Amino acid sequence: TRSTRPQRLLNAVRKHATRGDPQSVISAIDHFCRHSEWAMNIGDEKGSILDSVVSELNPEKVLELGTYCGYSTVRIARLLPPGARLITLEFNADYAAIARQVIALAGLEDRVQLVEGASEDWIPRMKEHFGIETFDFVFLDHWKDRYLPDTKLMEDCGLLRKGTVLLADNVICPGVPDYLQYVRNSLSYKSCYFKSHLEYTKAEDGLEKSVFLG
Ligand SMILES: O=C(NC/C=C/[C@H]1OC[C@H](O)[C@@H]1O)c1cc([N+](=O)[O-])cc(O)c1O
Ligand SMILES: [Mg+2]
Repeated sequence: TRSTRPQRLLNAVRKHATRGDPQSVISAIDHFCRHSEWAMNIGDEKGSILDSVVSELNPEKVLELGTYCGYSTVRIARLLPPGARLITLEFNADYAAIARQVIALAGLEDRVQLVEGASEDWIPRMKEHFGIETFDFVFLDHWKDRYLPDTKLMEDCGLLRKGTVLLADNVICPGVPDYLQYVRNSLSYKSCYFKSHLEYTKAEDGLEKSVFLG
């Protein structure tokens, strides 16, 4: 049977990256997506904005919604101190299998926990199953119609604290209008928009950074 795009992306990482070198994994994926096949990774331009938000925050407890092939997982985890932990949720088992290998090639499995399943099933279990009190940083990049319900679910489960930062990908393309309206109008968030481009294209897209005010 034909290979899948994630499998071809993993092959490119195996071929061009250096095991244990996260930057080489990132560069291999960006090269593959620019020159071989577009894929829905956050990419290098928006990825630099993600890097700056993570570096400034120095989070200990991170949640990523939507792993896909693990590109943003590697971008975030490479900036975390060894004691920090990143939990990443992926619904699609095939994507999860690829992402595990990408994360291992980057040598970051010690600070990443990839969980397969639906965000709405796992968010309510974060405390009792992973011993998480609250998250310092949440990266939203999964199904666009899940950003808002999952944000409300995280609030209801007490997983956000005063100062928790939410960073949402694709707020323009494909777009998350209900989520944007919520975080920009709610008195519980201080929100700002980082204008950029859809990964590997000239189309406008951007990231929305929202600080939970408690
Ligand atoms: O759907 C997107 N992401 C949602 C991913 C959905 C998949 O990952 C979580 C779930 O397992 C699903 O199979 C997306 C789509 C585009 N796009 O240009 O279409 C660009 C992006 O950056 C995106 O994150
Ligand atoms: Mg995205």
